[in-house]
Amino acid sequence: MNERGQRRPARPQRSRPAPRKSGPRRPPEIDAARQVAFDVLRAVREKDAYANLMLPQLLRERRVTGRDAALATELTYGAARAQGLLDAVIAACVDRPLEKTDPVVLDALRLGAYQLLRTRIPEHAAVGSTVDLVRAEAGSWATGFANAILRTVSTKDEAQWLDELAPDEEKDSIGAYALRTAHPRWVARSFAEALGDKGADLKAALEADDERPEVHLVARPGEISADELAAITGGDPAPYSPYGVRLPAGAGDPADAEPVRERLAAVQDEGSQLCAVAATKAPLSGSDERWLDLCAGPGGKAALLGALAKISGARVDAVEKAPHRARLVENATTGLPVTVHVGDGRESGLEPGYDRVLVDAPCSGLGALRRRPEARWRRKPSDVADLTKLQGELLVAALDLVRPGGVVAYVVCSPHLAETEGVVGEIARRTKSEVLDARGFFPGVPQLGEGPYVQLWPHRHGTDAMFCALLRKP
Ligand SMILES: C[S@@+](CC[C@H](N)C(=O)[O-])C[C@H]1O[C@@H](n2cnc3c(N)ncnc32)[C@H](O)[C@@H]1O
Repeated sequence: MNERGQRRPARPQRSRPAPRKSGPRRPPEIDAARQVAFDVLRAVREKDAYANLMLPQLLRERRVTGRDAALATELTYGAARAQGLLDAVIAACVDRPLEKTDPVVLDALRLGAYQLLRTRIPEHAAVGSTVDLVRAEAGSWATGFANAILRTVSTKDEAQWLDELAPDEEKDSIGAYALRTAHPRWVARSFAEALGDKGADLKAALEADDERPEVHLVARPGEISADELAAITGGDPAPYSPYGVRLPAGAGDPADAEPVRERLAAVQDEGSQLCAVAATKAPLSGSDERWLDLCAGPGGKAALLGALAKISGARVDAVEKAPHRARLVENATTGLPVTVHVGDGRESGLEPGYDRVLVDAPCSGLGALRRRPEARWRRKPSDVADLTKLQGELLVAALDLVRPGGVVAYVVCSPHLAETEGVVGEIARRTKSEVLDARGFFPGVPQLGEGPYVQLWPHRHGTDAMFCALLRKP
């Protein structure tokens, strides 16, 4: 019995019985939307697939469209994003550790629990369709177990489960907000450290991070204005970026918008636009013609830098280590004064003396978790240590390549202090570089704190949580 006096369903045996040899067996009919959602969740777990790449591909291949496609999207992204919360609820309904549950059954249970807790799908449909999935994917041996778990899940709504399972907000606000917004505790803690707050600000940050992001477009400077792009796409000019447009929710696939197809515009978070623009704005004395993007793939910032360089008469070198991503940079910068180099930014072999260098370093991506539903559960705290070493080495290489008096912009899409202030503080000290107050190069952007660094946030700025530091070489 559990603490609520309900009998907990027994765990299903992991060794599956041999399939029946005789008798007709009618396969359960699984609707296309749930089958797609299940297949994506399984591939995410088994093959490290990216849900946001695999889902559109499966929908296309299986010709799932309209309301079915919308349901598949809601279930896939919703269940992937809420995995930790769903697991906590499922674990409270099973009498053994969750790790001992057959992973295929667990994938289906997450999908079922998501429907019960976070959608208006009727209980009988959520439970029945999940049990059918379990029968088809794992075997009849697990259907009784799945049915019993989901019946127990359905005895409470999400708020009641959270009241039961979440830590007391007074005693452990990080744990409480982490569970309530379906974030791993270590991620919530890293947000709290960056915000310097464990209360209302942290709660707002995590809540905003759990919402589906708006789509932002960048209007290519010199080709189309943000106002024109907004008028064509039905979006609004972005509040801070002079080139940004924010599209309304449900505006359809932005890749289909005519200006995007004609390469006058591209999809790019407003925070990324602001950081790329800031890299071009810090004042220089002397020449301002040679720019470098040291980590360029897939080329979003390189394209914006290239368009601005074309206007000002500068040229951009763009370095990318992964050949397939370097090809994406080539593609994104066609027609712009950008030369792409495949290589390691730490030993690029390029001639030093750049006026400006952008280091948009590989990072944990904790600032863009909204965009990749499963990412928050895939990332591990140990990833950060490996990344900070690489980030520091790339920043040192950038400072070697920039001329005295030139500017290096260090950007990461993460608010984790080790990847942001930790890397910059140490390298600036070691190289005796001047840390500029970056806030002055984000005009009109509110709530930038005390500087000298800029940390953007979804709950404050509606952007990804991008970090930007500007260093001047002595
Ligand atoms: C955050 S992404 C850059 C995003 C890009 N600036 C944009 O706006 O589209 C980091 C990139 O650095 C690349 N990278 C990783 N290690 C690298 C290295 N040692 N030298 C150069 N590029 C590297 C990754 O392949 C990845 O494409």
